[in-house]
Amino acid sequence: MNKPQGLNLTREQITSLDNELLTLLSKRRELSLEVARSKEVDVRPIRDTQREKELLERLVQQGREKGLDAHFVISLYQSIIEDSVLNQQAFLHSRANPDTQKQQYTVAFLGARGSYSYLAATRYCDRRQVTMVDFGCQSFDDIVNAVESGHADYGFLPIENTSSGSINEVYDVLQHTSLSIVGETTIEVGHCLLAKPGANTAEIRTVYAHPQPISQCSRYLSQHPEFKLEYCSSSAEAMAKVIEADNANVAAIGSAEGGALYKLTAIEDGLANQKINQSRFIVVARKAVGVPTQLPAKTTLIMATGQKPGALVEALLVLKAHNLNMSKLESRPIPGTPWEEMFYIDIDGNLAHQDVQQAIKELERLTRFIKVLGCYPCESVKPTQLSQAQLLIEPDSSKKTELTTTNTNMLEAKYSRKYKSQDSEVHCKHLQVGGTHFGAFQFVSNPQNETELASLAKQSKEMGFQAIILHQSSTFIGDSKLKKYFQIIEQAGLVSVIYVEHEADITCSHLADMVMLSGQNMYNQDLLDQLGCLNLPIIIERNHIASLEDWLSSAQTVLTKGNQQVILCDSGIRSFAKPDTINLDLSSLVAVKQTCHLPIICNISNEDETLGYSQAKAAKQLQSNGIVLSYPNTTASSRLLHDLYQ
Ligand SMILES: O=C(O)C(=O)C[C@]1(C(=O)O)C=C[C@@H](O)C=C1
Repeated sequence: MNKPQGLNLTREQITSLDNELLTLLSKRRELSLEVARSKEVDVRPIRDTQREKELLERLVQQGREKGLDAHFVISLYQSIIEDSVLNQQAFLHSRANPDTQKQQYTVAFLGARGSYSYLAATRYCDRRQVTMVDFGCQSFDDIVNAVESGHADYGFLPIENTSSGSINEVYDVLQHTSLSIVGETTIEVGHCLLAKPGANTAEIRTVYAHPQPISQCSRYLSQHPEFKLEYCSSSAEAMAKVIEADNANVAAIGSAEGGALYKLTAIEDGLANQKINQSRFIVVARKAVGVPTQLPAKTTLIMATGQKPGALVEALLVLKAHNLNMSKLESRPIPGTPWEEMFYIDIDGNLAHQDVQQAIKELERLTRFIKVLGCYPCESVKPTQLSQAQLLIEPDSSKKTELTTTNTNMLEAKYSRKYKSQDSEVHCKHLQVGGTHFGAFQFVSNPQNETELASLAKQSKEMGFQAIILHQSSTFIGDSKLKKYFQIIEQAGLVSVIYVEHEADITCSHLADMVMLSGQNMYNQDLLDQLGCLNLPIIIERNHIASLEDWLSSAQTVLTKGNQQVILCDSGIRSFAKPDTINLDLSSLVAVKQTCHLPIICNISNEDETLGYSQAKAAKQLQSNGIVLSYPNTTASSRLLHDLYQ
């Protein structure tokens, strides 16, 4: 074998080639802008998927002749085309709004340099080739105030994350602002463990992080019980805390890019539960913008429907009638008016178009309040794909038959609608949950004695509850007393549910009619396996920092073991700005109802009363299958149950 040339020489050649590649990519970008200029004149849509398909097909063919793998070529060009489309969009958007154009923008964002909001803002400004002047803020309110008062031109607000869902506090801020949404941008959120140079994971004892990254990295963090978690107001603050610490036993969760600004090293990466972890930010400004018709646009509305049943559905049917796709729906309570909700709706459509305007006019007639928050270019570029035939991949007939017969079924998640399209129902005595059935559960913690339990069971029955979830460990009161407690619940005509908070509690599951696995135990594989072997309905509570995927994966474990009587229970997730606040995750509810056939109930016992009750009503409108309330809020609970059963 010939001796290879020296490593340094080969590396120099690679460096020189990379340089040429970059020059070519930059030239391609310029040509893409030239295309945008002619599309502006001809008024043609930016996106031409037919052209993209032809281009990909040709490149796959040419790549193959040069020994390059088809999938590599496709993924490379999908990125190049995404960049090209977003650049063209940014260019045409600024051309259509010349009065908003400046060389330099003051941008308000959460935290300081290095926070994810800072990274999103810099990327947005870079694409528009404008200089960004930082205006770091302590809270979402401060961001909005900075723009409203004219201290900043733009504000960046994180609105949702692929792992942890919607950011409720931002929706609340939008309810009162006079600002308009003028743009959106999505960034990859690659969480790393950032520490001082030379530190290693084994030495780390304290981890500083914002509540969102903590929620998005819950799986990694659960493998490190030795970490003491300290909440911070932004990832930038977390990094600053590490720098300020006088020892090397501290780390922060943040991006490698942000960490580099603080001279911190990423000692571990890929911490997020999900491989694809992205955050979407909205951009707010004092003046609304117009979106040229060649660009895909999104229009965001907020509205309050009437109190009558089915009002939300009636409003959504207007969108359907105008063939408008609703890409997002959120609900938040209206401060000062308990029991009422404000709905946030993203529509794929341009406010300048007739169908959107007509739909808004019709909605005005059906709603008590409606406001357009903004119309802005949609920045998600769906990658163009090639078919098998276009990829020129010979189908392997033997493998294909196998896949289409048994394997696809085996691979389909058992909780998914692809596996079972109809809603599952769980029946236990007179309690029915799922499909069109709605169940009401009373959560009772550590009753003082049998008399107290008997009285509150009687009261719960009269109020309309069908079941009591008893949070009382046998370890403290003994098996026979616990047995007596369940008998009391049964005598009151209620279904009894044992709340499994400690592993030992499961040994008493035979005493109750149903079992509820606490969110704290949602990741406990042993317990999930045991529950999967029981012939009792199981309620799986979502951990406050668990992703939707983790929650469904716990349900999958129980279903796979054989137990098909599974109910999901959302007990809320940790709030973005206030880590102590737990809120129902309504966007997950919509997602679960769409993709999963299992019943889902909502537990609002952890929430502030007004907020919780208003969210419970929204959850019912979004087809949740039951509610968990906690004793002793009797008056408010009675009123809510009455409203929910209407
Ligand atoms: O050819 C065009 O029309 C372009 O806008 C260029 C380009 C590209 O970058 O190759 C970008 C977007 C279109 O969807 C198709 C192709």
